[in-house]
Amino acid sequence: MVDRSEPTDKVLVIIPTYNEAENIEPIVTRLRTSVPDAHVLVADDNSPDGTGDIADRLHNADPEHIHVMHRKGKQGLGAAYLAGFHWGLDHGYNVLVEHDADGSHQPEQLPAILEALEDADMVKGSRYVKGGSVVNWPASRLLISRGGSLWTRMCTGMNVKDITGGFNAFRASTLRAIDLDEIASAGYCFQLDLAWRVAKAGLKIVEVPIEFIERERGESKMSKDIVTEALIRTTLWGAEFRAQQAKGLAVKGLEKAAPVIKQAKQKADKARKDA
Ligand SMILES: Nc1nc2c(ncn2[C@@H]2O[C@H](COP(=O)(O)OP(=O)(O)O[C@H]3O[C@H](CO)[C@@H](O)[C@H](O)[C@@H]3O)[C@@H](O)[C@H]2O)c(=O)[nH]1
Repeated sequence: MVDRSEPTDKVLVIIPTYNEAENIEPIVTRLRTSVPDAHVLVADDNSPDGTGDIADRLHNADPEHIHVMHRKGKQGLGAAYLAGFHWGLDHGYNVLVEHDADGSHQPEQLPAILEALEDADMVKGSRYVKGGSVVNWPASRLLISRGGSLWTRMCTGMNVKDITGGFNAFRASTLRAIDLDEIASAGYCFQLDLAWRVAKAGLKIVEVPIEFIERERGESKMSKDIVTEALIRTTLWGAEFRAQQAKGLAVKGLEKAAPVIKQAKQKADKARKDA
């Protein structure tokens, strides 16, 4: 179980990057201003546009707060976050945050997310709760995102409005309570996978409203493969969830029937003896 009395003073913000040369410096600067005590880890997949070199320069200017992980090549957002989580857990951080590089997530909203984590095991920055919003997304993208959240909610029974969202904070103990090494989701499905595992472990997820602003520079890495992966995995989780539900109902039914069966057996034994 997660111990919520554990301190939450060592915060690591992980930023996965692939071709974010125009975005990485402004976002790291804003993060450092918004939460000055937090450390930042840039997990770069050997971006051809030189994002990794810019991150190195930021690290050299502030080696205490800014760290860089250079990975071999593009292996997906999920793999970058997993490597970042392991690094953070190994280095003694007690809060780990997921944050996009492209300016969609507002670092100024991180303090509210961290505050909510005081009474939660995972906090999701949410576009789809009261007070949350999406700015400048085309209707088609909004439909995929909202539809994906709705579909996942229907499949898994999870009570989370913005399941696909990528601005999330976890206690270190939450990440230790779920088996990170079992996660195979590579694309944005990683976000659904994490929330699904945290919910399955019976841990508390709280949503905090955020404003999500479509990037102004660079390109989204959204693709058909990402959507397909999410559809396949959520459908499989749905089957697992239904099987668990059916098992739970069967166990409840048996528990209810047990005294009746016992009584009937006792009556039958008595009748046999009397006869
Ligand atoms: N290291 C690494 N980083 C990656 C990779 N693919 C994407 N990223 C990084 O992951 C972040 C998000 O990627 P985008 O491509 O900008 O995502 P988006 O379209 O704005 O995604 C939105 O939807 C996703 C799915 O719902 C969300 O997960 C995400 O937070 C955001 O809300 C960016 O910092 C991007 O550089 C990869 O293969 N490797």
